[in-house]
Amino acid sequence: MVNSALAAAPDQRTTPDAAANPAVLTLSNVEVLYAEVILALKGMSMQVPEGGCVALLGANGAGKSTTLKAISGVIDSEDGRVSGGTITFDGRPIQGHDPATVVRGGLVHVMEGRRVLQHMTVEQNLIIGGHMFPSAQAMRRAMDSVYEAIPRLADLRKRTAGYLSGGEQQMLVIGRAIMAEPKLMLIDEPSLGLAPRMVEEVFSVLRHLREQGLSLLIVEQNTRVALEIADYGYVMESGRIVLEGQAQELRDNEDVREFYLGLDREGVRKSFREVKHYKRRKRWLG
Ligand SMILES: Nc1ncnc2c1ncn2[C@@H]1O[C@H](COP(=O)(O)OP(=O)(O)OP(=O)(O)O)[C@@H](O)[C@H]1O
Repeated sequence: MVNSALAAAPDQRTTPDAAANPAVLTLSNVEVLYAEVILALKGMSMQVPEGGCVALLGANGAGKSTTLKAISGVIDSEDGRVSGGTITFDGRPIQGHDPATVVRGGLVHVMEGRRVLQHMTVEQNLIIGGHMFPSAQAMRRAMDSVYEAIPRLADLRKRTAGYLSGGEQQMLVIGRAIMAEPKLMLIDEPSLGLAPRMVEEVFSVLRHLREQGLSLLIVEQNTRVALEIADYGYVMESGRIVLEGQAQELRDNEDVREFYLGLDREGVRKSFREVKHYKRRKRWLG
């Protein structure tokens, strides 16, 4: 069982909350090559249980975004490819599939950077997300359920997307993604550059979607908020998982607290300089 301990070595790892739901997403020994020379993922294995929320953490350049891109298939457009291992979503292998097929299968990827269509209204942005619906009524129903899940978007529906605040744009890209009625959402750095109040609001939207049954894989630099919403977390370093465990265990883990949360043993926030010094030591990464 995972609950028992944080795993230190790949062969000792277990699945997140194995006693609960089966995995909706499984990565087994996945390798990714960029430009046929840069090995960015070096045997990446992880799972997201159905209806679960998993956080993928790690320093800059660890390979978190690459992992999401490999899963959704957009890696191809960045001169990268999955060169080894398997990615299984909803019981089927999806590695090498094109992004549109993956979305149709029920997996959406909200990329870093809030790519809204700047000159279009909120509603037009949502319509783009719902282009696959067979009828206008079906699309209208999906849009209404987006407005129900994210009421702020309903208030902003006629506004031009480019003039929305960062948090509102983040909610819009989440709304556009759920127009596809996904089973699993991959989301990259939803808190990036947002004021703390907006971060809370965006995460409460994600929490609500989760309660509605959406499975989530969240990449975050903001480890504190990520481990508050997630049940399980993985920590990456240099293209591999180096630590994993229940979110509560990771929150309580001294190394994670110091390395990522910048807190000392008494829970007092350390200075950035001290944390940087600690990062250099990297004692738990051996
Ligand atoms: N298109 C690309 N071509 C070549 N190398 C890339 C490409 N994208 C990423 N890399 C490299 O792959 C490695 C992993 O990068 P990735 O962006 O996945 O890390 P990350 O953990 O998401 O970091 P960040 O938080 O900075 O986005 C890095 O060494 C990076 O330089």
